[in-house]
Amino acid sequence: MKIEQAYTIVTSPGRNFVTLKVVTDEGVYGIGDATLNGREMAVVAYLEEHVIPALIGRDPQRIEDIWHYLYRGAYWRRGPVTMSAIAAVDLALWDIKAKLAGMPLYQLLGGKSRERVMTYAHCTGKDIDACLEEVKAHVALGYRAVRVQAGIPGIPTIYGVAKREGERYEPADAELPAEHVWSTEKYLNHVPKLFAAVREHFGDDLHVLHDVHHRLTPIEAARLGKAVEPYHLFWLEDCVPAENQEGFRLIRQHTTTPLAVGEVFNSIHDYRELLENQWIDYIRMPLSHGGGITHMRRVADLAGLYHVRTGFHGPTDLSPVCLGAAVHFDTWVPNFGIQEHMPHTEETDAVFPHDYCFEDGHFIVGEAPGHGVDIDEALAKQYPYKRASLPVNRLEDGTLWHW
Ligand SMILES: O=C(O)C(=O)C[C@H](O)[C@H](O)CO
Ligand SMILES: [Mg+2]
Repeated sequence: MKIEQAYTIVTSPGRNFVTLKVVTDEGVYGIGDATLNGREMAVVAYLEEHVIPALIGRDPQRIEDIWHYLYRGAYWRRGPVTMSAIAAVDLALWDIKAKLAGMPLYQLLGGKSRERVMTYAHCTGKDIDACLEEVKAHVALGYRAVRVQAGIPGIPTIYGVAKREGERYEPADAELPAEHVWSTEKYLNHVPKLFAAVREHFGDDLHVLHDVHHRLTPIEAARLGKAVEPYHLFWLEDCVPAENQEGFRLIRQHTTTPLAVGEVFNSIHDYRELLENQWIDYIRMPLSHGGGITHMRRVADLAGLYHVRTGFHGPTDLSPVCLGAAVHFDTWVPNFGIQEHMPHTEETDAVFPHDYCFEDGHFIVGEAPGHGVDIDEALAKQYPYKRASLPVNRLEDGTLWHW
């Protein structure tokens, strides 16, 4: 069997997605998610110029060899563009292999470790009361876990909260980066009140998560972690920019609040120090940015040595292809923690028909051979690409900060 054709499909049903389709000379095909929010066309160029020409003629069953050909063979290793391109190939090849085996992907990985996959919902609001309304609505839908993000008095635009009430939240909302303003002090003084309100209204059993989104220094993150201990969060996510893995040592020394990190990571090397020192509790790197299934299952195994569990990134800027493969991985992986769930639009789900389903706060994996997600190429053509950039953040004095 040989790879006869491979090509990218760029479509924008409400937001930009990039899909790689790999077709074999026996007609079986697989698809992978190559979406990198705000950098979509960089991954397309990398795939079309440097990856696809080298794939043609190769045996698609040699997943491991192709992975290393694209990783070690690139010379310029790692990075979000390279690893997203490798991930897209890897997801497509695992899709093909499972189809050839006539089994759903989770079976090929090792079978079910659980019947269904617990998710967490995004509950956001312009203020605490609005956020509590969203928590109430999502608890009624059966969610056991909610990520809460609310507006901060004195800060005009905040991560995770739509600009206008009732609108879907999409951060890549302008052709060139929108400029947001940030105040750590206003945030640190206000956000503990959000968790106090959630616990007061919804009790102790609901899992409560929060995304700091890279904006604190280690000592500020330590202050926040200590301040929220009475509310026993499920996790504080991305509390500091994580290039400095050593920064987590200081946070860990001060607080028992669990820490999640890694949606901007793209390799096992980004995690090694954090895991070996047990400075974190959940790994967030998604299949589509972290080199695919071949790489992520090694990361999950390393994490498992240190009692660390998975908590895959899963906003709407990862396509249903990545989410579908993630539900198979989540169903199999022994050290599963939780799966982020930000529902795609109906338009998106129509472009990407899939067999995973959602009920009572959980995903249920499908039984179709492969990862169970396809792409309607004719429909995809109706949604042309339009450049969209993630925002930048500035402190109140104008300093360019972390978004
Ligand atoms: O879903 C999350 O936890 C995020 O932090 C979402 C990110 O802002 C988003 O994926 C950036 O494209
Ligand atoms: Mg996040």
